[in-house]
Amino acid sequence: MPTTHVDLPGREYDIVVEPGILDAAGERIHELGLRGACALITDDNVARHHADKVVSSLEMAGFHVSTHVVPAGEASKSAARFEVLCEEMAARGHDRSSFVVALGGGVVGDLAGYVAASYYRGIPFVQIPTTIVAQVDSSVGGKTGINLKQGKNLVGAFHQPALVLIDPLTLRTLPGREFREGFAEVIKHAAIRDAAMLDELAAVDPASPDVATDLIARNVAIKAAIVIEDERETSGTRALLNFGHTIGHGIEASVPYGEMLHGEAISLGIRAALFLSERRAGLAAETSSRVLALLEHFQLPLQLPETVTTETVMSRLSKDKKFEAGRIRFVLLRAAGEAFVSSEVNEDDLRQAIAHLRS
Ligand SMILES: NC(=O)c1ccc[n+]([C@@H]2O[C@H](COP(=O)([O-])OP(=O)(O)OC[C@H]3O[C@@H](n4cnc5c(N)ncnc54)[C@H](O)[C@@H]3O)[C@@H](O)[C@H]2O)c1
Ligand SMILES: O=C(O)C(=O)C[C@@H](O)[C@H](O)[C@H](O)COP(=O)(O)O
Ligand SMILES: [Zn+2]
Repeated sequence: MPTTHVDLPGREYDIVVEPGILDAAGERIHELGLRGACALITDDNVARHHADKVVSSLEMAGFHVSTHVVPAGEASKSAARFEVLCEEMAARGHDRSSFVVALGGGVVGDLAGYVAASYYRGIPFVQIPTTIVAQVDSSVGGKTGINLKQGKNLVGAFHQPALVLIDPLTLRTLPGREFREGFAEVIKHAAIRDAAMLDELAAVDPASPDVATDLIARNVAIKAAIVIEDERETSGTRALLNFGHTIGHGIEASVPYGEMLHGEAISLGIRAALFLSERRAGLAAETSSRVLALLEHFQLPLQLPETVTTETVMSRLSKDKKFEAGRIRFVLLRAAGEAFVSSEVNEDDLRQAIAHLRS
C-alpha cells in the first residue's frame, strides 16, 4: 500500500494510506519508538464512530491512554479550547515523555497539533485523519494552529507529525456535505500541480465514500513534495498550496466559525482566484470553466452568501499571512497545473474578485 516518506532533516516521517490501518495504529506507533503515555484528542462525532478502535489498538500495544473529546466543528479551533486541552493533559499527568494522537478532521488535527507543539514546549504527535480535507491535506506538512475572531489560523506553529496513518474506510461515516467539501482541496492540488487529475476527478462519484486509495496517496504526494521543498513557506513554493485561500479564508472568517465549512469557503476562493488568473495571468477561460465545472460536480458553493459584505471579507483577508509591507502575495494560475505567486494583485482587484462571486 502507498507510503510517502517526508524527508525533512531531523523531522522525517511516513504517511501511510491503507484501508483498515486504524486497527494497527498502536503497533505502528510503537514501532516509532514512542513509549510514554498517549493523549488521544478527537471530537464528539469522530469519537462516536472511531475512538474505541484506536484506543483498543493503543492499549493492546501497551500504551496508557487518556481521551480528550472536543465539540465538533471549527469553533473548537480556539484559544479557549487549546487551554482546556493543555489543562486536561496536565491533570492527567502527561509530561514530556507523552505524545498526542489527533484523531479527526482538520479541526482536530490543527488544534491537537498545536497542543503538541506547545505542551512541555513540544511533544511528538501522530495524525490519524478522518475527513477528505485532513487525509489529502491538513495531516501533512506540520501547519498547526487556532483561529482568532480577526481571522483564520492567526496563531500557530510549524510542528511536523511523527507519523500519519490514513484509513480511507473512516470516510464511510462522514456525512455527505463534509465529504464533498474536501474535494475543494483535491481540486486545488490538481489545479496547481496535476492537470491530468483535473480530467480524472469528473469521474469520481461525489456520493460514494469509497475513495480510491491511489487518489488519496496522489494528493498526499503532491502536498509532501511541496512541503519538502519549502517547509516553512519561505521560498514561495509552499504558498502555492494557498491557491484559493486568501479570499477563501477571508470569507470563512466573515461568518461565524463553522457556518461555512473550510472546503466550501475555498471553493469560493478558487472561483475568485480563477477570475483574477484570467485577468492577470492570461489563464484560458476554458481552463477556468473546467475547474468551475468540477467544483459544481462536488456541489460546492460558487455564490457568496448575500449577508457577507465585501468590506468584512477585505478586513478578514487583510490579516492573511501572505501580506507583507502592505502587499499581498496572491497565488494565480497561468495554466492547468501551473501556479505562481504574483505581487501584482492590488486591493481593487480583490474587491472586483469578491464582487464577481455575487454574479
Ligand atoms: N494544517 C493544514 O495544512 C490544513 C489544511 C487544510 C485545512 N486545514 C484546516 O482544517 C479545518 C477543516 O477540516 P475539516 O474540513 O476536516 O473539518 P472538521 O475537522 O470540522 O470535520 C468536519 C466534520 O466532520 C466530522 N467528522 C470528521 N471525520 C468524521 C468521520 N470519519 N465520520 C463522521 N464524522 C466525521 C467532524 O466531527 C466535523 O463535524 C479548517 O480549520 C482548516 O483551516 C488545515
Ligand atoms: O499546508 C499549507 O501550506 C496550506 O496552505 C494548506 C491549506 O489547505 C490550509 O488551509 C492551510 O491551513 C492554510 O494555511 P495558512 O498559512 O494560510 O493559514
Ligand atoms: Zn485549506
